[in-house]
Amino acid sequence: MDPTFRPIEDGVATDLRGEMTYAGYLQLPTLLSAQQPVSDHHDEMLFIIQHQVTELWLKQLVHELRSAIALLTEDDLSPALKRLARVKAIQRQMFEQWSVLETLTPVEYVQFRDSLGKASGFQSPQYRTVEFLLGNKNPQMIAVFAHDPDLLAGLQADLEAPSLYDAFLRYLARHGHEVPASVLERDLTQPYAADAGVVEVFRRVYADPQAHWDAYEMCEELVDVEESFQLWRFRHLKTVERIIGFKRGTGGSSGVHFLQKALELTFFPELRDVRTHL
Ligand code: HEM
Ligand SMILES: N[C@@H](CC(=O)c1ccccc1NC=O)C(=O)O
Repeated sequence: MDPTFRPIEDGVATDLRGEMTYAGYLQLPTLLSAQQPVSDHHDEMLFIIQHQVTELWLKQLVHELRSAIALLTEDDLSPALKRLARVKAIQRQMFEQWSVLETLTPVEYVQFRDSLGKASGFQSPQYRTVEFLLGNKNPQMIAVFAHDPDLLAGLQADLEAPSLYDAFLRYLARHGHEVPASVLERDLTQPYAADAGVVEVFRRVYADPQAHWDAYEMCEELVDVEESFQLWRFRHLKTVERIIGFKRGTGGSSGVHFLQKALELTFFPELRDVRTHL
């Protein structure tokens, strides 16, 4: 075969009138017309694409996490684990993607930063949804959505609903583990508070994995998801630091210092604490 030419094959469909096509199925005209720079700076396109790719992956994360919560609620643990395996693979894409935006230098970014106004990733509804679904509940975080009643209502609903962690703790309670009632009946809109009784539940699971393989497997899956989430936060922080240093954020926060505090958060505190007791 000629190494510089591949002929089309006879069977290749070329008359696509009235047929489902690649561009039609994927709604490419819509997708590819959504990049509208507000400045005329060359590098703003990268900034937009990086955010949009992240938002697409966040959409898939929301889809998988909602499903994982529903499956756990129905005691269907194996498919829930499968969902989380996919969540982890997506998270890897998301945190490795930072290397692309890191090619944006501070000199380039300052040239269009002012055009962004008060816009900030802090106002990403899907990011906040993922945080709530994983269990980082904080009612203060929805204030920035007050301008959009539909968004606000959606986030309020996720704030009030059981997170993945709540769903897992309820699953454990239904399967004979002594999860304290105070944990099962907690106010779901408030930050989760670590509980010694839950540490003890996990201590027993980890003391005999064979006897509690379902719970053991889910625990380790959650630890993986948490670690991947922290890697995303950390790489965001380092990207921000190298691009804007210690400037305040467009969203009004102190910037890097504010992002640093998120690295101290944990979704599943007892899964961290149990390790000290093994
Ligand atoms: C030049 C690149 C970037 C810079 C300088 C930057 C800077 C910042 C800063 C300073 C904050 C704190 C809030 C504020 O006051 O604005 C923030 C928050 C945030 N950014 Fe970025 N960011 C960048 C890229 C991205 C990208 C690509 C995403 C992906 C969607 C993203 C998502 C977020 C999210 C979700 C938050 C909220 C984090 C939290 O609540 O802990 N950022 N960013
Ligand atoms: N907070 C960033 C601006 C920023 O990164 C941003 C602006 C508009 C839309 C998304 C953004 N991404 C993440 O915060 C800054 O302070 O420069």
